Amino acid sequence: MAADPCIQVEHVSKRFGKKIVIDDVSLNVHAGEIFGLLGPSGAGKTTLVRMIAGIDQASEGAVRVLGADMPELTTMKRIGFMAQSDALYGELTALENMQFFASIYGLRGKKKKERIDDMLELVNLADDRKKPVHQYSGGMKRRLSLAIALLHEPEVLILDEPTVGIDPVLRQSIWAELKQIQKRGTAIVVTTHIMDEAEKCGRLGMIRDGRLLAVGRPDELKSETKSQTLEQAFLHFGGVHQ
Ligand SMILES: Nc1ncnc2c1ncn2[C@@H]1O[C@H](COP(=O)(O)OP(=O)(O)OP(=O)(O)O)[C@@H](O)[C@H]1O
Repeated sequence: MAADPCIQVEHVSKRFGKKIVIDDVSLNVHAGEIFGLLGPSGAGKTTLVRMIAGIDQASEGAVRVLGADMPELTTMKRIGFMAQSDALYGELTALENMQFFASIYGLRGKKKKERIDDMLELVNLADDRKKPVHQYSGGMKRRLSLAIALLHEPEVLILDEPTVGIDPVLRQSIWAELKQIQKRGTAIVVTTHIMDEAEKCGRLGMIRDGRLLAVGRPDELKSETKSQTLEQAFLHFGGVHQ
């Protein structure tokens, strides 16, 4: 029998006032899977991943992560979350930011130093680690946020548009690392509106106006709609027939 999914979203809706932002969404993500949430701006991707990360609560339905009903504090520590807006301390250097978050995650001593060094290397910030973060560019802040989300080797990794403002070369190396992390059995959710990135995901959820239009492997979604590209498939599922 297959193991339980790491992430279970069951009939989840989210309302802000009278506005329904997520409308009856259900999906599962398994260990060792990269699940992409693809959709235009305002589709509800951030709202959905914030509920999975336990930062927001669903108005209806259930979100379960690693067997726990979210939000749940102990489970949140097993999740790496990279938000769209960077939660960094501008006055501190990159290294000090890393040290701060590493301590919160419970990393100590040699392990802490090793993880910080490795992650700074991964995101190509080792040479800038002593610069205060307020002097960083937008792309550098994104890279630092990613390094922080990966610090404690979380079992579930949630990345909200991780490669915005990151150049194509580094984007490739970040995707290569995500594939490595996936191989270790981590469940990864990544939001994007970049079709090229969506192609790299094992499965995709296409989301628009808070509704999940379709879920499947990129090749399945294309063949099901007789589309050459994911963009065409998306339009098809969204009811636009060319
Ligand atoms: N706290 C809030 N209060 C009211 N409305 C909100 C709140 N957060 C999000 N929304 C609304 O929910 C909708 C979905 O927003 P969300 O940020 O989840 O979309 P998104 O797909 O992540 O978009 P983007 O790619 O631009 O980040 C938008 O219409 C947004 O205005």
